[in-house]
Amino acid sequence: MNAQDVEIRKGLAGVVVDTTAISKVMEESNSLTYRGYPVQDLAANCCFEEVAYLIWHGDLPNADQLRRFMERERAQRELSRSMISLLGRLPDSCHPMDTLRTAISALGAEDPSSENNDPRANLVKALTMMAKLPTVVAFDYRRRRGLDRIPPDPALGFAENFFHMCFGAVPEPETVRCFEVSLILYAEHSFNASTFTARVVTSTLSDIYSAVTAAIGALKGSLHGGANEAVMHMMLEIGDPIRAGDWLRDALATRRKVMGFGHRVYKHGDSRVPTMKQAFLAMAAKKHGQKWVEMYDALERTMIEEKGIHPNLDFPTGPAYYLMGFDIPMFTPIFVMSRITGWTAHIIEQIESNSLIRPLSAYSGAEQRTVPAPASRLAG
Ligand SMILES: CC(=O)SCCNC(=O)CCNC(=O)[C@H](O)C(C)(C)COP(=O)(O)OP(=O)(O)OC[C@H]1O[C@@H](n2cnc3c(N)ncnc32)[C@H](O)[C@@H]1OP(=O)(O)O
Ligand SMILES: O=C([O-])CC(=O)C(=O)O
Repeated sequence: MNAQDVEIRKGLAGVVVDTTAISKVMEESNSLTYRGYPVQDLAANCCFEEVAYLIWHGDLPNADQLRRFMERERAQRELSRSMISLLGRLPDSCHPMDTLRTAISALGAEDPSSENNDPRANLVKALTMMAKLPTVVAFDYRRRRGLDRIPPDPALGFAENFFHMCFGAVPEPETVRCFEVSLILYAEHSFNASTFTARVVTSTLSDIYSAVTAAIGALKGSLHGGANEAVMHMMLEIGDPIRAGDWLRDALATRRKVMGFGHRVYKHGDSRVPTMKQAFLAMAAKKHGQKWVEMYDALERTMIEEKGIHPNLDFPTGPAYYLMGFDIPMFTPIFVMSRITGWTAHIIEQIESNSLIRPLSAYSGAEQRTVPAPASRLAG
């Protein structure tokens, strides 16, 4: 098949490749549901653990189901000694996303049932990964700062425990709430690039750890999850909200990509941004973060005026995580702590109705030709 004979949909834009029952992204109404529930309602009424349960099991848990789910999550948080030793030997120059990628790969190597793709076995592994990822991120953060590891506290919920393991303290409720809202909003988003990567790996009948390892690699890039870090680097480069409008116009004039804006599916605003912005504003008011709020508003206003392009979820999470006190290279790893739920739900869904994912390509290279004889090919 030659390039001139077919319509190419670069980046698979607009191509529907399969069905999913996990989430529905509705571009026409700027809305998003997980298993039928509007994401803003989940963010207002649930903790992250309830949303993880929903994504995996299809329904919100009752009190007993939630209690047992939380007990299992809390019991799985600790890392093996060999894992701590392995991660502790990684060079400081590697990005924390490399640490996570290595950790999940090593977790797969440690698990004798890694090849068992039964849905119940994979749900156990998914919960294990969800429980251990924050421990890895916090350990990596403290190690890079020369600080001792703080073990997980089984008395604390998922969000609070992460702050405890990073900073040795749990902050005020607005901050924990803002963090929890970000986890709920990041959890799942249909066939985004990293989830699709996980489904491609799964479609070959590979194992869940291999699929998640690959998904981490896909999320790391700045056109996808890496944008939340890039947003904060951009805001620090701008420095002062007064400069934001001119900075943005200059960036557009030189065709620079403005991080945290635009989306492959949403062309009139990301369904999750209003909820995240509200949580960011509530926390910023407590943390004297007015400068970042003003810069946020100036960039948003100018980008809509100049290009009609709206912020995506990585735009409010960047300054929100910064105000929470996290180092910038931890922002995308935090995204992983949440998206592990969506990825693994898709891996299980893919296995249940599998077909090898293998699209076609149209050839655009040299015309067919004859291999020259060695004497003429290698002469001179
Ligand atoms: C959680 C997430 O992963 S959300 C996405 C996070 N990524 C980012 O924030 C990175 C910045 N954004 C982008 O690069 C893009 O908007 C993407 C990759 C997210 C979506 O890209 P696409 O759907 O391929 O949109 P596409 O690149 O075709 O954009 C259409 C037009 O808008 C422009 N555009 C889109 N986003 C931006 C942006 N952030 N800054 C400047 N221009 C932009 C494009 O340059 C293009 O202009 P042109 O027609 O003059 O060439
Ligand atoms: O859907 C996408 O392409 C990217 C995104 O917003 C996400 O993964 O949350």
